Amino acid sequence: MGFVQQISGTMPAIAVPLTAKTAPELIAQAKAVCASPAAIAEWRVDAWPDVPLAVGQTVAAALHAANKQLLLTCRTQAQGGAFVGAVSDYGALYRRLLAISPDAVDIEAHWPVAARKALVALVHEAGAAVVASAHDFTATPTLAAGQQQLTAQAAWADVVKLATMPQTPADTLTLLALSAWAKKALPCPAIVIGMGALGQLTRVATGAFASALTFATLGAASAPGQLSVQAIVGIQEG
Ligand SMILES: O=C1C[C@@](O)(C(=O)O)C[C@@H](O)[C@@H]1O
Repeated sequence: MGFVQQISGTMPAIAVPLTAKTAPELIAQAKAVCASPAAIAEWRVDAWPDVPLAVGQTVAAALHAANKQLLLTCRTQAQGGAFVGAVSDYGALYRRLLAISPDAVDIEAHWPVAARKALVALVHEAGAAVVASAHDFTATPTLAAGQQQLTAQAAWADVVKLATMPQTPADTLTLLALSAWAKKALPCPAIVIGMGALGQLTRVATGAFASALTFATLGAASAPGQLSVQAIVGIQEG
């Protein structure tokens, strides 16, 4: 099953972040995903950008042998991650790691169009899906602005993602409304996430308000407000 199909079910697919900075820890995190009900591992390569390729290959092989999907994400500092560098460095990291055959690659939407297009082409040539992502730690757009933003991202990606840090309950309701709109209006799956305690409703929402994917932990979290895989499964299974 391809990545897009994997996250197109009625329930949000569960993705667990891999955040380790050493080979034994990283491989242990991957194995924990293999033994869990999560369908996807999101490898946050910004945590360890000079990871040896052989380690990446071991991680990918373990996940694929267990029928889990691998989403590769290099999150920049401005978007809540650890990566500092030019778009050429960001692209070089992905170019190197495409050799491990990820199922999907996260590309931040803010990059200049030409650089972004080149990266999208590279990811598609490697047979992986593109997740267009955007994060805002201070503000949540209005519903109309969020719709515009996701529509623009959907024009160049296979999956769209918006994560914001709600400052008020109304912000969380806007994200839920955006998620419900995206399900009906967009041609591709949409991941819509509220970070922090106020956003947790978006991580557990099912049915009409469900995000295509929800990030949950087996230990280390990669963003504020993430719940455990066990908690999400409990809610999804009722
Ligand atoms: O984009 C996201 C969403 C996220 O920030 C969250 O809030 O769960 C976690 C990140 O690892 C991931 O890349």
